[in-house]
Parts: sequence; C-alpha cells; structure tokens
Amino acid sequence: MTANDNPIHYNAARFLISADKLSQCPEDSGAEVAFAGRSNAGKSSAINALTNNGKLARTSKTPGRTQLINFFDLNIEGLRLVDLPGYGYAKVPIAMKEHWQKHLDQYLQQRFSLKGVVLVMDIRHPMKEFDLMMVEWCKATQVPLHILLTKADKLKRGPAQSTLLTLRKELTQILGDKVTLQTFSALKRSGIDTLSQRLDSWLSQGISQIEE
Ligand SMILES: Nc1nc2c(ncn2[C@@H]2O[C@H](COP(=O)(O)OP(=O)(O)OP(=O)(O)O)[C@@H](O)[C@H]2O)c(=O)[nH]1
Ligand SMILES: [Mg+2]
Repeated sequence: MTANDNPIHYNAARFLISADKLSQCPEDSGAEVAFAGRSNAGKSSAINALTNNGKLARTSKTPGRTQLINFFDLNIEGLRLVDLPGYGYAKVPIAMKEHWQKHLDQYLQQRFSLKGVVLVMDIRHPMKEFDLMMVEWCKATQVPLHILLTKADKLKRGPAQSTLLTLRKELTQILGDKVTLQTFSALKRSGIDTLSQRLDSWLSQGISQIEE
C-alpha cells in the first residue's frame, strides 16, 4: 500500500474521551493501538508527532501529566489511538498509583479491540522494570508489540543505532518476530513513517471487521 492510498489518516485524529476506569472507555469494538511507557518517556509527544498535531495529547516537562486513559478517534469509524497514563512516577501518591495500576491492568487484560501496544522508551534509559513487565505481558497475551526508542535526538547516530541493535537481539530472544523496534524523535520528527506503517498493519484489522 503506498502512502497515497492509505485510508487511515493520522492527522485527522480528534480527542474522543478520557477514561478513569474500564467502564468509561468507548465501546470495545473496532481496533485501537495503545501507547504505553514510563512517565515522561514521550508517549504524548509521539502521538502528537504521528498526528502532526502539537495540541492533541497534553505533554509536559512534569512527569505524570497523563493521568487518564485518553482516546483519540481517527478518520475511519472504530479506529482509535490510546494514550495511557505514564507508569512509575515516584512522586504520585500511593493511592493514585494503585488506582492507575489496577485500571491500566484491567484495560490491558480485557480490551478486545486492543490490536497492538507501542511501548515508548527514552533511548537513553531503555528496559526499566515497567518496560520488562510490558514485554512479558505482551508475550503472555500475544498482543503484538512495537518499541519506540524515542528522544533519539539526544544521542549521536552511532550510539542510537547500537542501542537499537542490542535491544533488538534481547527482545527477539523473548518475543521472536512478534516484536519490532525503531528509533524515533518527536522533536526532529524522525521515524514517523516507520511508526505509521506498523500502526496501519494493526488498525487495518479493524477496517475489515467493520466492513464485514
Ligand atoms: N528532546 C526530545 N524531547 C522529547 C521528545 N519527546 C518528548 N520529549 C520531552 O519529554 C518530556 C515528556 O514528554 P511527554 O510526551 O509529555 O511524555 P509522556 O510519556 O506522555 O509523559 P506522562 O504523560 O507524564 O506519562 C517533555 O518535556 C517533552 O518535550 C523527543 O523526541 N526529543
Ligand atoms: Mg503523556
């Protein structure tokens, strides 16, 4: 499929709803892709770069900015992007952490329309505890995983590529060819085509379901 005949237009993304728990999520039909990762990793910025809309998902220098599950509609009915709350921010009160963890877990376990997870990691600090947990979760549930090594602008090309290669080896051992990885920079807008091609392959499952 060439870029011109791709029916999914990420730049048409619109805010749909924020959910505090599973029962507030939109109807579980169609197809969606969730952006997960540690607090401050760059999830919301990656969504904004992908959709070419700097105001779509709220970003912040303060970790813990995204506290709800935020859903964005695409141009085709039933296709959605999901911005998950950041994980692992130490300063968040325990009760709130437990609340997120419970609802994030429920979302990941029970969401039928979830067709893939984009795990966003700061390329300078990859594979922390939460990241490993997500990798294991994807292995157990067989939900496909795409790893975005973001903030690549913070490293020179050589170190960025060697991080990519090392992680590719490590992750392929765990997940086989179910996992894909790339470098990315929201700041420099690099890696957007690779990301959108991966999302197309997941979300297009939702198009055929709707048309059936
Ligand atoms: N240099 C650089 N900075 C980035 C990049 N992506 C995000 N940032 C910065 O990293 C910080 C966190 O970005 P967010 O997109 O808000 O991170 P998040 O993962 O959504 O954070 P939470 O919502 O708190 O979980 C902000 O100051 C961004 O400007 C990038 O590609 N390059
Ligand atoms: Mg965010």
